[in-house]
Amino acid sequence: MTTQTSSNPNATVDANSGFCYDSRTFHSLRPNVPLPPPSQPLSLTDYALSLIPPAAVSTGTSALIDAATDSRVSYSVFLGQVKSLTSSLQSLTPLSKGHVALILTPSTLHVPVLYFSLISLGVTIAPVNPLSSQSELTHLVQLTKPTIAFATSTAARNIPSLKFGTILFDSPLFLSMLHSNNINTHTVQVTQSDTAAILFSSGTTGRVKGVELTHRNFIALIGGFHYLRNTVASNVEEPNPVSLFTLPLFHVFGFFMMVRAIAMGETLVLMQRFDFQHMLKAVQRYKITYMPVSPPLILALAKSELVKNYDLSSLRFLGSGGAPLGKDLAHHFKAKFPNVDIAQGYGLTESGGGAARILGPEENLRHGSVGRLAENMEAKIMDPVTGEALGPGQKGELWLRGPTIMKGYMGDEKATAETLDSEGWLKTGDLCYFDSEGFLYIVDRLKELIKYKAYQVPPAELEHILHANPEIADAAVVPYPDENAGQIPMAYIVRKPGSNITEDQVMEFVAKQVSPYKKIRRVSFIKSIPKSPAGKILRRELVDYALSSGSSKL
Ligand SMILES: CC(C)(COP(=O)(O)OP(=O)(O)OC[C@H]1O[C@@H](n2cnc3c(N)ncnc32)[C@H](O)[C@@H]1OP(=O)(O)O)[C@@H](O)C(=O)NCCC(=O)NCCSC(=O)/C=C/c1ccc(O)cc1
Repeated sequence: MTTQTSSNPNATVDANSGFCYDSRTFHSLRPNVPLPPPSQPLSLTDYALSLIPPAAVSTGTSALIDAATDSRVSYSVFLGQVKSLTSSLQSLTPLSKGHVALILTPSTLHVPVLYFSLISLGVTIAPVNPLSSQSELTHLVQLTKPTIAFATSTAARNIPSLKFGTILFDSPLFLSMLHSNNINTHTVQVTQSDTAAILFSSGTTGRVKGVELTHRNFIALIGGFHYLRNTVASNVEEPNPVSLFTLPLFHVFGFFMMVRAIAMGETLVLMQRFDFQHMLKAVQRYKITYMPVSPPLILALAKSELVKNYDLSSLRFLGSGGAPLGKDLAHHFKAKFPNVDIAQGYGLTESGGGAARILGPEENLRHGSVGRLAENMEAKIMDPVTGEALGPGQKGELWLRGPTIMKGYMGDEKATAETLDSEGWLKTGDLCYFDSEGFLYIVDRLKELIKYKAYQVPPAELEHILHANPEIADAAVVPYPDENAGQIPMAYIVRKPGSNITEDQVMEFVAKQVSPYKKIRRVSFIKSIPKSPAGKILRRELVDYALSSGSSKL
């Protein structure tokens, strides 16, 4: 069956797959979601908070719970804290629209309040992993040029000096800003195309980059979730969803799921540091109904005997993203937890979060697919060799276009131009196909990226560090498969003549300079690194070599 598209009366779209044979583009099969006009001045904060159902405020529903301390913040207190902090930031700091604020903290109750307050003032938030090393932070500061930082005392030690200094979360100043009685906020006109957040990703190649995401990007994303929840069958059928966030709030997945949950008036339980048993305890204690997770957590649940010791019967739904979820693991999990549905989603930092997702119980049966193209999105499947746009059932690189796609990489026109073309298509670096019913499947990764526990590890960054070691002549870092973590970073090292550097010394050298998830966890020595005539490392060859653990052909 084909239908006519509204934009071009002559173009035909296959209503089952969403594929338009004329433009060779896949269209979303979701209903069109009405969004505020792009020219309307509107911040993500004002939009998200305007969606909170009044009942969440009037019934005293908890917005946030800290699983470690059992401290709770109701919706009315949360909204009061956002107002108070916004007003205090205006009166007590020199912050104004367009400034960038670096944020380093584990997930405490203050984090969502700070994000919403800064964003409402037109200040761009740049949340980073609080375990970042000094050199990682120096690089992130160079990328984002923050004027101020908000940090825990431990994380603050590594922050270079900034124009307006660092405000500590545990300082009397910050606490007084949250609970001020003197609220006097001047309205700031935020344009939807302003940058709301800089989140970090290495993209398809090279070192970490700052991804500029606008208010509009997140308004479109959250607007989509809100509209579809009220119009299409929902995965979360509970009247009062309670979610547990083991995901960090400084990456796109945790960030947008947090904003989404607040906008829906749901209860979020936060964990400052992941611990499997504490997580099980929290599910039991707070009657958690759903959790956004990455596949390593699903594996831990599927394998663990400890789950028998806890009442997990409230759990209905896991939203899986961040890394590929194997079909076997999904089946294994389902056999053990028949009442818990897993729905996969797919997105990148560069797509502001979800670009495809499973929606509703029927789609849930499609194990292996990451769902259908999100509302208001378009996609192309491009043959990596011929550059031709392909149709349903054919594999190629996924390109995405739509209102959630990033503005670009901050201060990096070259990387932006390589990733976003002049028509707004984002080249994902993922090898994918759509089936005849518009379900998307991720087949492989074309980009140079290692996913350790669903965290991005850019090989180029680790190679840069290894090259600085005086005993190393050359190095290449590749993904090595690992059951629990998905992949671990493995280094191939060419020693300098006369060097006897050991595997442990290589691992220790890198570990001192990076966040824990980026550590090299396997080392092999080699005579030379295989490269293309243009000097590009032949990573696939090295991975194959590692897997065959063959004798020294290289
Ligand atoms: C629950 C996990 C799976 C496992 O937890 P863990 O094993 O305790 O590991 P951690 O991640 O907490 O910590 C990593 C390492 O740091 C260590 N660490 C920890 N905190 C400390 C400490 N305070 N001191 C010192 N060492 C420490 C920790 O011990 C560990 O070391 P190791 O045991 O050697 O692996 C956790 O890794 C996790 O949640 N990972 C998900 C990461 C994540 O959010 N990824 C998403 C990135 S964004 C993205 O890809 C987009 C996705 C998307 C998806 C769907 C959509 O629709 C749209 C978009």
